[in-house]
Amino acid sequence: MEKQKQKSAAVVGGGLVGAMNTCYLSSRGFKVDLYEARPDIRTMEIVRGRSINLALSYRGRQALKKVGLEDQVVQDGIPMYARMIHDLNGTLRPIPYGKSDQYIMSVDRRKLNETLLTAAEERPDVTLHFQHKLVSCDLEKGKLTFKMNGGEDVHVEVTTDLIMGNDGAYSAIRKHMVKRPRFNYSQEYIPHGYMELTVPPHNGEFAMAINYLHIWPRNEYMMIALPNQDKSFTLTLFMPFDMFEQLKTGDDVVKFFMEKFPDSVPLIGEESLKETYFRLPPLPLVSVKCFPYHVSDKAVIMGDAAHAMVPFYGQGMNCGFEDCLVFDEIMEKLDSDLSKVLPEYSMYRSPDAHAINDLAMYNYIEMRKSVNSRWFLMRKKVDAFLHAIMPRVFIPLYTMVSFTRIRYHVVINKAKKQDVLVDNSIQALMALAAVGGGYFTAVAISRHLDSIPGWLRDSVWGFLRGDFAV
Ligand SMILES: Cc1cc2nc3c(=O)[nH]c(=O)nc-3n(C[C@H](O)[C@H](O)[C@H](O)COP(=O)(O)OP(=O)(O)OC[C@H]3O[C@@H](n4cnc5c(N)ncnc54)[C@H](O)[C@@H]3O)c2cc1C
Ligand SMILES: COc1ccc2c(c1)CN(c1nc(C(=O)N(C)c3cc(Cl)c(F)cc3C(=O)O)c(Cl)s1)C2
Repeated sequence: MEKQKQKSAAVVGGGLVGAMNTCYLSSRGFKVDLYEARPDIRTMEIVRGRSINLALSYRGRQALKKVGLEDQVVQDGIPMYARMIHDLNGTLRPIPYGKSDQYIMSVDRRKLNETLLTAAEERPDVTLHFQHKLVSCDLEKGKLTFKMNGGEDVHVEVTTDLIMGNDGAYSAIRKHMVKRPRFNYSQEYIPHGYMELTVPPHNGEFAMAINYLHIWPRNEYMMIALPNQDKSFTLTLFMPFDMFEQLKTGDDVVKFFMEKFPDSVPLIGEESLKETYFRLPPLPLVSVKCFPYHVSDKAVIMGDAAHAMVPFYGQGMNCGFEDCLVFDEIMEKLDSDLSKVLPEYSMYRSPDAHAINDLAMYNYIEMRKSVNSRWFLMRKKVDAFLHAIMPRVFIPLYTMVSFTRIRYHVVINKAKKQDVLVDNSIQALMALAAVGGGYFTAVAISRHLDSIPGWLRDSVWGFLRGDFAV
């Protein structure tokens, strides 16, 4: 049988998903050219104090595993076994993600991107082109035009069998898709922006508990912190833009933090807080949904280009990495026939991408509306209790999202059914307790309570007593 001519692929965007897809497409026998608008980040000097990290969970790890990179990425990361909730009064409350083998990883974004780019570059028939910015394309013909970003006014025209659009939330490839008939598109900027701050090491050591995702939930705004390999923490402050704008002087900022996040001020340092706060403006958060993700057998978009989402589930990168894995699984199933693979990918992946996008937005609204420390604590404890007493019937939503590959849209359907069960269970328990069945309820629960940790047992009693006046 004649040997099939080697297919070519042009990956547009050398971020996390583009570099990952380059590894996958090379493994499928493609000749791959990756085009990235920015210079090669591996040659750029490290910009101090801008260590940005991300939470890597199961879906992303499975995608890394299939291209042989999971172990390398995980060894560079820091495990987070629990959240650490910072109350306004400075009380710290840990809430485990699950059993000791259920943890998420804090990974350095730049190091992860570098690892993926180097892995891609080492693969056969892969060429990386930096400072190539896509400026126009003819998707039907597989034609791309890049402007060299080095300053000279030089354009490069490329023709390829497969255009892989991984150029992020403001994708140029998607912009060309949107012009086509029957292409559905929506985007939403939320009123909140985000700003990164740093907690440096104190006396050469981590200044907070290491293996935790630290959270300061304050309803209308919140802050989270993830640990870095260099023993610092990167804090991300989420707040409405008009609140950011109200803080006009260094003293305003320190006063605000002393009122709302008092324990963080000595950790960040007052001078550093003032300096960092005014160094860069808060950045916007956008949610993008579209369908389909492909054009005939010629072009497909993945990652933020296809489904940018607000970060309130820590799933954007994990979802983008899972896109690569799902696409490869469909390539395997349909023998790399792009005329079948691309439409199948759009049909199969869109309900899941839309589901996690909606879930992240829902969690943003929930956390902004009613999540302070007590609420956050109560909800996670009820989840843990119900999972403990009926592990196969009740799986917490965040567990299905971050610790399984249950399809995102199936997660939402299961969670809706479970919420009904949770509401009914709580009402039944309250009714039993209310009609004097407290004794029998107590006996029934105490039999189960032995199987759950002390802190949870106390809180269940507290919950049943109605302690949670949230
Ligand atoms: C505050 C915040 C916190 C987050 N936390 C998490 C988290 O904890 N866990 C998680 O999983 N996700 C998280 N995310 C989401 C995650 O950052 C994104 O989902 C992920 O970076 C998407 O990767 P990507 O490769 O699709 O896009 P990008 O990382 O944006 O990469 C796109 C690349 O394309 C290039 N490009 C753009 N336009 C062109 C062009 N015209 N020509 C050539 N190249 C181009 C860009 O230079 C860039 O390198 C967070 C996001 C934010 C904003
Ligand atoms: C680098 O910037 C960022 C920004 C936001 C996030 C991350 C990294 C990582 N994030 C994760 N979220 C979950 C989760 O499922 N939920 C419901 C949570 C949602 C919020 Cl907003 C939160 F603060 C805690 C939890 C929690 O449960 O710990 C994980 Cl599990 S990891 C959010």
